[in-house]
Amino acid sequence: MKVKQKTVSILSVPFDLGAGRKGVHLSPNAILQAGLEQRLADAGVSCVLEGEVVPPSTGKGKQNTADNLKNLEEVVTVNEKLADRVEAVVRKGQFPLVLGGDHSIAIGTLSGLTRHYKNLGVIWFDAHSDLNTAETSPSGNIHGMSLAVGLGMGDPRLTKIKEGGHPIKSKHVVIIGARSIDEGEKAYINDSGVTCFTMHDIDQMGMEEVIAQTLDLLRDTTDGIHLSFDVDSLDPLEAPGTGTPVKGGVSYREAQFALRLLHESGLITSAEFVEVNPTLESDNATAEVALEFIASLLGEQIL
Ligand SMILES: NC(=[NH2+])NCCC[C@H](N)C(=O)O
Ligand SMILES: [Mn+2]
Ligand SMILES: [Mn+2]
Repeated sequence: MKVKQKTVSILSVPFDLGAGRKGVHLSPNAILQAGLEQRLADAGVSCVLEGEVVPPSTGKGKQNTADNLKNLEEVVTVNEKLADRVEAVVRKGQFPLVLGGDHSIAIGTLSGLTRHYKNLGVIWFDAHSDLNTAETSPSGNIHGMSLAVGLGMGDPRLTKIKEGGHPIKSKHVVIIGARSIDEGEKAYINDSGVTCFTMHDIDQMGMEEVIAQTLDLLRDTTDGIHLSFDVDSLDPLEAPGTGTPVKGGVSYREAQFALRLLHESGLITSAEFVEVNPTLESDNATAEVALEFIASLLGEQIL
């Protein structure tokens, strides 16, 4: 089935202060330089480069750890800007494709989206669940808290970015690929209604069934579905350039399959690809993998 596609608006967010390791800010350029525009053009996808959401430079490396929220001010500033940019793209009727950056930027993406969508569905590919708050976080790194903020939990300085947007309901959130979940996150998942397909579930059910059940959950109850793709969902053997790798992840083929199925569903209305860190590898391999997946999600065909 060929669905008439919207124009894809690419927003770069070269931000790394939500993560514990430096370098993930180089990712948007690494993905663009790997040939993203040409690849999409070849696949018949029209896209526009929206440029960068420029992060504040102050505090770089300062790591203010007050309240177990490292670099809070910078995270708030970049996400406020990103939320406005994403909102503007959606209002133009275009498909926002956000290139992170560390995963804290999902706070801004989700905020912008929920100003438009009344019942946003979220598919969160990740080795982690990013459901910590300052109280439960073992690290104070805000990239481990972004899904919690999206669900309205956590420090008010973060959750206020979502004010004015429609709340995301926990039953509309599906995590796929998780294998490193902190104690506080486990407790939340177990009584919140968030769906979490762990690596064990993927082993048992197969990716096709995982995606089928995900779409069944979201198809009739949401008015838009955002894909938030953390490359650490992948097995580090195939995507080593990421700051918090966890072994035993989603294989390249499983992820390709998932993204093609998501494309075929015609239900995905926005996406972000985060946590590629080009400084942790010598050959840009992980940025290239991200590029492959973006192309598949947006409709590139083998034949
Ligand atoms: N987006 C990510 N890579 N998050 C990693 C989070 C790791 C850990 N759970 C923490 O909160 O510190
Ligand atoms: Mn993540
Ligand atoms: Mn992760």
